[in-house]
Amino acid sequence: MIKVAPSILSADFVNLERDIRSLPAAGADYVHVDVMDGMFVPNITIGIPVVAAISRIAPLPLDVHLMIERPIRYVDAFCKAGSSILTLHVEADTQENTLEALRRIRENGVRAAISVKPNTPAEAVLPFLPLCDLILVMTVEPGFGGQSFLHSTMPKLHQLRQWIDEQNPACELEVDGGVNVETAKICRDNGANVLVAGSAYFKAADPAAFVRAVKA
Ligand SMILES: O=C(CO)[C@@H](O)[C@H](O)COP(=O)(O)O
Repeated sequence: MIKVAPSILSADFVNLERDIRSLPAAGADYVHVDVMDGMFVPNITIGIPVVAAISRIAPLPLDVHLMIERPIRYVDAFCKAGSSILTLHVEADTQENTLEALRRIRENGVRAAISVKPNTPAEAVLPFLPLCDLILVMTVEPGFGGQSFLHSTMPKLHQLRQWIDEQNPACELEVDGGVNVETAKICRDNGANVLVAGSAYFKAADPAAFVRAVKA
C-alpha cells in the first residue's frame, strides 16, 4: 500500500494547526516534520517544543526527519515529544552512535529510521537495516523544499527495495524531495511505498486529488 506524508515545511506556519488537521480528509497517512539545525544542513526549522505541540493536535502519526548533527543527543527528547517515526541521517554521526541511537528510539516505543543523502551509496544503510522500521532516500539535497527531483537517486532506491525485501521486509521505503505526480510514479516503480510531498501537496488546488494521483 502506498502512503503519502505531506511535509509541513511547505504548510502555512501561521495556520499550522488548520493545515495539519486537514491532512486526513485529503487521504494523507503521516505528517512529515523536518527538523534542521543549521549545521547538518544550511537551514533552521523547528525543534522539540514545536514537535510536542504538533503531536497534541496531529490526527496522523508524526514522521519526524532529523537533519541535525550527532542526533543521539536528542533522540530521547524527540521520542518523548510524540514522534511515531524518528529518522536520523547516516552521515550525521559515527556508525557506533547511530546504532545506539536507533536502539534507543525503539526502546522508547518509536519506529526507528535511517536516511541517506543523494550522494550516499545504498551500502551505507546495510549495517543499520536490521534495526530500521523505515529507510528514507533523499531525492533532493536536504535543506529546502521546492527543489527538483534527482533522478540519479533511483538506482539506489531500487537496490534498497531488493535488500529490504530480502533482509527486513516489514521495513518501509520512503522518498523525500521533488515528489509530484510524475516523479511519484517513478519512485513507486523503483520500490518506494511512502512518498513525502511538500510544495506539490500544499500548492495543489485539490490536495485530495493530488494524494489520489500519487497513490494511483
Ligand atoms: O526534507 C526535506 C527538504 O530537506 C523535504 O521534506 C522537503 O520539505 C520536501 O519538499 P518538496 O521537495 O516536496 O517541496
